[in-house]
Amino acid sequence: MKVIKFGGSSVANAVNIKRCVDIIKNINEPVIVVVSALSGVTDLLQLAAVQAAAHNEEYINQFKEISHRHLEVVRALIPVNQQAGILSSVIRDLNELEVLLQGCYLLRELSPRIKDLIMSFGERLSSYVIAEVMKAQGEDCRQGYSGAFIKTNDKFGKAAVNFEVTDALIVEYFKQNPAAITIVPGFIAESAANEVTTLGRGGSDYTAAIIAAALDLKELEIWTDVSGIYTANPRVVKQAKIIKHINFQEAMELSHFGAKVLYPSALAPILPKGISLIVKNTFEPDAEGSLVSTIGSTDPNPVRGITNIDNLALLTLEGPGMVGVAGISKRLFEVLSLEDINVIFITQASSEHSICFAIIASDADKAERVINAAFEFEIQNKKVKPVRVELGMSIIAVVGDYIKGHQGVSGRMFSALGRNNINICAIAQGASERNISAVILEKDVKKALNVLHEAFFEEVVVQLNLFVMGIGNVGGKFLEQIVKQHHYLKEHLKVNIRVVGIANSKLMCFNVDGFNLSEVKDLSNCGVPMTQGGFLDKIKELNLRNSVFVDNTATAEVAMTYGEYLKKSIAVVTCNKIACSSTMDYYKELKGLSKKYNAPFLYETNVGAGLPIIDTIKNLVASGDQVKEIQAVLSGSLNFIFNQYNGTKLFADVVALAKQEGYTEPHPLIDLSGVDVKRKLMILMRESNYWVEEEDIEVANFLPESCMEAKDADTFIAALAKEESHFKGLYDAAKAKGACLKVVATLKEGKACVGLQEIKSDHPFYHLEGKDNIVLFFTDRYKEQPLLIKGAGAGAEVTASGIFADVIRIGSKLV
Ligand SMILES: NC(=O)C1=CN([C@@H]2O[C@H](COP(=O)(O)OP(=O)(O)OC[C@H]3O[C@@H](n4cnc5c(N)ncnc54)[C@H](OP(=O)(O)O)[C@@H]3O)[C@@H](O)[C@H]2O)C=CC1
Ligand SMILES: N[C@@H](CC=O)C(=O)O
Repeated sequence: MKVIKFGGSSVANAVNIKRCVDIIKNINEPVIVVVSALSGVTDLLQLAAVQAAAHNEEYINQFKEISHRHLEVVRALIPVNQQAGILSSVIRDLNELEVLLQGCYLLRELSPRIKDLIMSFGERLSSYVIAEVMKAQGEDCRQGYSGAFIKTNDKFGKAAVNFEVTDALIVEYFKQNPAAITIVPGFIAESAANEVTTLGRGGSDYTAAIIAAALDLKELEIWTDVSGIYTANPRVVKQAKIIKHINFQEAMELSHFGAKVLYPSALAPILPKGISLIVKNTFEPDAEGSLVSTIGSTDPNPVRGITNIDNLALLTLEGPGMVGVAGISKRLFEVLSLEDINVIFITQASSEHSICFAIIASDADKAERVINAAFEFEIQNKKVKPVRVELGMSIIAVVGDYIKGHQGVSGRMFSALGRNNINICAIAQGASERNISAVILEKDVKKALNVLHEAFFEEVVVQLNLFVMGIGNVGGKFLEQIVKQHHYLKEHLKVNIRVVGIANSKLMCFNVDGFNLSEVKDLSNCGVPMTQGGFLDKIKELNLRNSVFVDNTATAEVAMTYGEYLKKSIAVVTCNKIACSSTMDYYKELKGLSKKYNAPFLYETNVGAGLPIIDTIKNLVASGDQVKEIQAVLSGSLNFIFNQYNGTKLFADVVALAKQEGYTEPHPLIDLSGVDVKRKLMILMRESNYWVEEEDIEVANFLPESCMEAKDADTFIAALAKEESHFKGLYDAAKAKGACLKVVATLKEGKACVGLQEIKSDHPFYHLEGKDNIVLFFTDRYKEQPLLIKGAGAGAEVTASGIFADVIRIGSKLV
């Protein structure tokens, strides 16, 4: 013998009922099938009853809808020649329902007793119709009536079962009425006086559990519209997976905390009997489903699932008059209980100064009123403050039997939430330690569930959500490298990079599922007009975990927005040097925000493109070393230009070539005026703990005055062409001394300067080729022989790889 139950969605219409019929026909043993009402019918009945009692004729529309739904199923599933009798039975029941509703309408009244009777029609009709469909297909099927064997008290609306009587009646009923298939309405029972009662929310699960327990069966199957109990709500967490095996306590916690697959009370009858529960999907009958048993899973992960309850209010009662005073909580919770307000979550500070609890938001006004009335005396005497009500709250909870005795679960939970800027308003962990719950803002729930799911179930692959601003020379290469390395990173570093936002100076595009980067070269297909505020607002609105803002522009406008990202715990990676070389205050502020909001701020490419220069200083400084002196060639483009220029072609043409190769700034004046090198030297000094502003660095300009005002790259190059003799003169003078030209950045004895120097052949910089950079650090530890870093210091490819390395650094820290 087997008991199975189909929920409302499984029997929603003719197509779905046919699936159920096929499932039932495949069972090779006697089966009791408990059915819910057709999906939505219980709500329609409730609405019709309430409208009728309010003398609102609208109830007739609900009635018509209910009638139509059932008659339609009969017409679709019963052969025409057998329909007449069945239709007239259904119509007889519907007439009875109509009379009841008319009665409510005329009397303007709806007693709990009549309401139960009205509500029972959903399951009464569905069980009748399904039984007739089975019979019409030649099955040995009968319709059972649960009111005949489930006996309750007369608390209409949520009646309590009399198990002593019920258990015996069930055994007797099925002995006396054997059939291969018995279709039983869920949710309905009867009082001792044989009046219809109902079993409350989840009543059909409960009916099935009561029958399975009374018959001492081994297992109970619940068929629904999902393939089992998920590790988190799959509509919110795309990576959620089916929990194959879970124990009852865990399932109870998960279902109490919002996993809508099961109702906790439904599990109660089968629990003491050790009956297993299998959750199956009507729409994917071959899927394994979830097994809920007393033993539970042997999975070493202490967390079994993550769940949430929304639409809550958090109330806080606090004040000095609560400390050490017995009876405050009794008075508080008594007044709530008298008003039938369910308290979902409680936490009290050990100082006893405050009690904080969560209730359904719709009860908040009532709760506020009654609590303030109950503590009126204390409030007037300033011993207690009026209760504080915060709306828009949710509870998230991690659940698992082995959380108890497993160190680090709450640490992992709260650090994952904190890292993603999710504010925790209250925390509770029951003594059972099976559940750690936190109250958060409802707007953060989606992010929180995903973050926690990643932390507990997808540790192996961390997802980074990138928002990339600037897709020019460097930004374009960066996107190409992501495409190329995506698979490798996922496989080997367990980091999944998704680009969710892309912008240039004119347009911005977003795709919450991540762009197919090979298709987004041209933003005009997907973009909306770009504004800095709009870009930031969209990122905030998406509120995705592990968000990273990547700046590949060269503008101050973008550099000045970093603080807003960091404040939202969004990491910032930038190759734009303007932020770190602006005022010392801004530089410090960004560092402070990064620390405060736990949001990485990385800019390795600000000096030496892809060379590990900034990271090296950070390590020197962190290990207690001190940078005393710096000698460096920090401009890739200038090194390239002075290496290439030999007086045979125009200096302006060589600069144009450097630009074309992607070595210069978008406006090469920034390189040739020494500004770029000054910025880099400032950044090196700041990283070495020097307090330095722009005016502290002396720049010896080698450009003629006529080139300094050029507004863009083209006019600048044209201006250079007119000054060829100036550059030829510089070159010839150096050559005459057996020297070459290099723009050198120096820090010595606290004095910093940048300038064009004639470098002799015995100097380590003399042979610096192509677009290379070189940095010599003289430190306390590297006194005579400096620490030397050398290599390509400009170019889109190497710069993009440096940005990529910063992004990976963020991902690797999260893995
Ligand atoms: N080249 C190199 O070797 C190195 C470069 N860098 C840095 O890389 C950065 C980028 O250089 P590069 O790629 O050559 O520059 P590009 O001019 O080629 O690209 C700049 C990108 O930024 C976009 N952009 C400009 N202004 C804005 C704005 N206000 N808002 C949004 N997007 C904007 C541009 O859009 P649009 O096309 O619409 O104008 C373009 O997509 C610079 O800061 C540079 O210092 C750092 C190290 C080495
Ligand atoms: N324009 C820069 C590029 C790197 O920062 C340079 O020439 O070094």
